[in-house]
Amino acid sequence: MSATDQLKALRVRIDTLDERILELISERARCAQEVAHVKMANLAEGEEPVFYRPEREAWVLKHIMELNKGPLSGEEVARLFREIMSSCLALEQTLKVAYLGPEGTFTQAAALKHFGHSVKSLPMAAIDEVFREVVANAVNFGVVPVENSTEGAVNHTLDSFLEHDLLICGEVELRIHHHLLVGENTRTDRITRIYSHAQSLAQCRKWLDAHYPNVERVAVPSNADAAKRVKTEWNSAAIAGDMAAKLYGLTYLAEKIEDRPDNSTRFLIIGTQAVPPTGDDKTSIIVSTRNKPGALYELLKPFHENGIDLTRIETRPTRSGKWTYAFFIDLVGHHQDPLVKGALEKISQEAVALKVLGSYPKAVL
Ligand SMILES: O=C(O)C(=O)C[C@]1(C(=O)O)C=C[C@@H](O)C=C1
Repeated sequence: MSATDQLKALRVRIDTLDERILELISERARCAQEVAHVKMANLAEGEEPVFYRPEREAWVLKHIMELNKGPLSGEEVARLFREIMSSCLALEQTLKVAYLGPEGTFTQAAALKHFGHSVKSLPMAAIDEVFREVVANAVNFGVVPVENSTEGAVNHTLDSFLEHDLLICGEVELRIHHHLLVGENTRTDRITRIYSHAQSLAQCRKWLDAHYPNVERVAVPSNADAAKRVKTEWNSAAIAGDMAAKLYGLTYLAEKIEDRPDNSTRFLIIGTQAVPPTGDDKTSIIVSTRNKPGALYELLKPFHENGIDLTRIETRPTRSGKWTYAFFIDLVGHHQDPLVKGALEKISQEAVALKVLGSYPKAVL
């Protein structure tokens, strides 16, 4: 058989498979519509239906990854199913998700990675604004950065948890690749200024010292903001990610210029919905102690005694009193798990204040 005939035959097979896939996707979508009807028909008086179920979504994605035998990678098939579920959920309800904008930021990329592309994503000018939109019920969820593997905690986010009463409903991790970008009319031999967010400039410090030691580095509110500026400036470049590059049609002068190849940022999904256990969860708490020797040791003891893994601990000064600190702690497990529950009960007896910010499924993708 000639190559042309082979291709023709393979494409006929692909067409037939696509038709079957379409049929199955449509059947799945109709099932999701029925799920919505069942949810609506079984509400107690005054109860609002809960369409978005993060614990179920985490299970579906993990199940698919476990079943997958290739040749596509587990992550690749999970991404496809992420989008299918996103479309199915949109038939039940279009979620509104606020994120730290403007359009093209890594936070928007994180929001779409977590919820898929069938949500309405709304850019906010500041982290506090994302919190306020969720508190005001203007959106269903918010997405904010919380820690970077190179630069550490995002203090604005931690402080916002001290001010607002919101729950954490999920987490997303994103590999962060920074690129040096320019507009089409840029004179690349005449770059006198490089714009980016302060954290991104810090994440590319060594690369900048080696390649552009004498060029002014200008911190702007976001990478997307940097990308927007250089579109029309002939003597400046921006450090930003792929989304911003695409959005503003910029040219790549250098790719992946972050100093650490494993540079990643963790984002949190904030909302008002408590998430049931999945068996593979994390819990975030804020706790403050009395200012006495050994206070932190005493505080952490119940976790050790109950064999609970702590994945992160961050300290922030509280605004309520001089030299009073709040500890942000992430641990493995759900607050309803007996061992976690027991440890938290012991801690709340000792601590000045303890607040469970939420239990949520560990990031699948
Ligand atoms: O299982 C549900 O509760 C659904 O609404 C269905 C479905 C899905 O498409 O699988 C859709 C949205 C939810 O977030 C979780 C799962």
